[in-house]
Amino acid sequence: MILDLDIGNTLSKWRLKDADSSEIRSRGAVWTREEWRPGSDIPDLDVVEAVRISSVARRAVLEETVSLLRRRVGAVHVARSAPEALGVTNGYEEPGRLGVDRWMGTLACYQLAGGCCSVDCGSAITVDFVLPGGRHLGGYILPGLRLMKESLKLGTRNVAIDPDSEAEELLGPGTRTVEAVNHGIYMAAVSAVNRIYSEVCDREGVPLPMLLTGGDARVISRGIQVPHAVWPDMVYAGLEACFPLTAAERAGRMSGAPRVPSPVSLEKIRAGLAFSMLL
Ligand SMILES: Nc1ncnc2c1ncn2[C@@H]1O[C@H](COP(=O)(O)OP(=O)(O)O)[C@@H](O)[C@H]1O
Ligand SMILES: CC(C)(COP(=O)(O)O)[C@@H](O)C(=O)NCCC(=O)O
Ligand SMILES: [K+]
Repeated sequence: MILDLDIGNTLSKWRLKDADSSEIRSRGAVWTREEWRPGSDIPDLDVVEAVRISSVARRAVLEETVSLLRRRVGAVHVARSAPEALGVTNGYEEPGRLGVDRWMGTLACYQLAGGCCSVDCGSAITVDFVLPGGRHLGGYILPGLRLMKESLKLGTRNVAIDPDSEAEELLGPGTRTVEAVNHGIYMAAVSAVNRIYSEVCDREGVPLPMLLTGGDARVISRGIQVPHAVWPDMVYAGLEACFPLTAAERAGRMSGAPRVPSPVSLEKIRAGLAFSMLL
């Protein structure tokens, strides 16, 4: 079995993948602050022959996790942001400082779709762009839904936005505090993503397919106006592409990859942008 780990600021996600069949056998998540307890929080390491890790947690958390795993597992691969990988050149002035989850997600999107806009809706919402040809432009970081909610300190912290609620419902004025906060932060997040996408496509003169991942991807997706797809395993797919271990991975197939959404025309994107500026 292969153990894949995606350690974020809120949740540490894991999944077990069969090295022979490439099937995902099980998956789960634990709060990042907690200590790892193999066998209860995460699967028993006895069945694991290789581990792949993407981590944006504090360095100490990563070091501890890696040293625990190295004692038990033959191969431990830790992803790092690099100046160039898989045909993509990192747009950061200091490439190593780009969050490795962003780098993994962006590499996976580029493998799948060529030029792309990759959006990760987790503790932070990050929006990254790669042009056809592989130039990563850099991106945007804004607080995630939960962080925005916490920053208001209005006692709404534990009320998550229902991922099944309709966008129209979430975009209207709230008539209770919890609702006003939920609708306010939802509006902030989706307007930002919609606007960022249009601005960058306009500047670069190219419409790009958009892919979304992260704990809040489903709910954010409802408020995104342009064609896009949700890819829950996008960060894991970056690990597969960087450290291919199974036959399917070596052949370039990434688990759970959605159909690539065809973007609308540049003219339509520009018309939308012009319209929002007139208002
Ligand atoms: N069951 C859940 N538990 C915790 N957070 C959740 C849950 N469902 C949705 N979320 C949202 O997902 C976010 C965490 O998403 P995730 O992509 O795992 O973030 P990170 O990678 O930063 O840890 C939280 O900030 C919260 O808004
Ligand atoms: C921006 C992030 C905090 C997002 O983390 P997440 O929400 O996935 O936990 C993470 O990618 C990070 O720590 N990045 C380093 C700074 C940067 O990317 O510029
Ligand atoms: K994120």
